[in-house]
Amino acid sequence: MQPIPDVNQRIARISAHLHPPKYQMEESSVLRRANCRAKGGAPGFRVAILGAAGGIGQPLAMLMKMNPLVSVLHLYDVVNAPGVTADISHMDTGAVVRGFLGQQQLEAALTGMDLVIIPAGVPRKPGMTRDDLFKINAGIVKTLCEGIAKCCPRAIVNLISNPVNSTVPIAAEVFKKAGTYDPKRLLGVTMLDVVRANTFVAEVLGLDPRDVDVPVVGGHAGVTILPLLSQVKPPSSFTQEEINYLTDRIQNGGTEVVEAKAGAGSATLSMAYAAVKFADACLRGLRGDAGVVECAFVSSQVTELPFFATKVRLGRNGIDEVYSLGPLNEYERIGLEKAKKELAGSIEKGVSFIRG
Ligand SMILES: NC(=O)C1=CN([C@@H]2O[C@H](COP(=O)(O)OP(=O)(O)OC[C@H]3O[C@@H](n4cnc5c(N)ncnc54)[C@H](O)[C@@H]3O)[C@@H](O)[C@H]2O)C=CC1
Ligand SMILES: O=C([O-])CC(=O)C(=O)O
Repeated sequence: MQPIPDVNQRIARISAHLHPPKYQMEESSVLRRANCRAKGGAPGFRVAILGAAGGIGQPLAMLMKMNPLVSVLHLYDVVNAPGVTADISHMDTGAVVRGFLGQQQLEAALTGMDLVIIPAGVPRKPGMTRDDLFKINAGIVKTLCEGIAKCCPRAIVNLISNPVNSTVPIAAEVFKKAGTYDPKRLLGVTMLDVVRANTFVAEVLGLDPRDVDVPVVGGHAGVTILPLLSQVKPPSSFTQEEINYLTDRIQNGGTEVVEAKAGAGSATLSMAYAAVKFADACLRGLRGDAGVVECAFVSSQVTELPFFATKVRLGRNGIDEVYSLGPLNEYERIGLEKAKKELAGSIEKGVSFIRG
């Protein structure tokens, strides 16, 4: 039987809209309607991932698509964004997914966003420090933050790209230059250090890691990663041997993964997990939930340094409160001095990259 011509035309029209040419990712009116229906009117936040096609970006995009607090998910990268977007967009969860490829689409990717997560940049190979990534990643973070200042200056920024100890000061300087800097809205992601610390401490204590809470302060590289084992919850005591083992393993967790991957990159899956845990905390804060507390590398007056990682309370405007360090034992006080010395140089390096 011949199909009714009228219906055929409609199918052809819809099909052209639903299957746009490969790299044309603009939204057609049909897709827009479909997107609105997919949302079901559910309230939620608009989240962009910059570097969404990378080792961290892909699983991070997948996990954010599963987050019920997200209504719109923008995936931006300089390569492969269309493929990742097509793939993730077929997941039958609430968030509407849109892809953006290349710098000419950066502004569209950022406009209207509540939260921007940045895992863009090169990862380490064995034998490298995080600081060795500065040369390439500093410029990437600068460009992306200029876009944020222009298109979504009120967005919360979760900065993952290494070296975090320098990229956060870079972001702050870019925002200051643009006149949009709000220290409450810029957070360096150190959640993976906490995730690792919880895991390794739980192993030693014979507990479920979900029941363990280890504050990790300072920064995100080597000796700047300072686990406060004296403040572990539930309250626990450790032998000196256990303290040495745990501190060393937490400080070198990133290197452990870099070496195991043997040239194929650094932590991606555990990082995506940690990034989603942290982003979810930021979104719950934005929603107005009470008592949302996580560690992050932020603008701080806890020490004499302008940036430092401690526990922070997250709220409707980003950071509501930066917590002090609490009582430290002698071992931790020595660790703190070492951490501050290295951090000071890394922060200065980031600031001078922008100020010149
Ligand atoms: N804060 C933390 O705890 C952690 C940070 N990292 C850091 O995260 C970063 C990303 O790591 P991976 O995902 O493993 O690397 P990757 O190389 O797999 O992915 C990076 C992605 O960034 C994209 N990219 C490069 N330049 C860009 C630009 N100008 N704009 C947008 N996207 C751009 C690349 O195309 C790529 O898709 C690295 O700097 C790594 O050191 C990694 C693990 C933990
Ligand atoms: O070690 C790296 O280069 C990646 C990273 O920051 C981590 O895994 O903590």
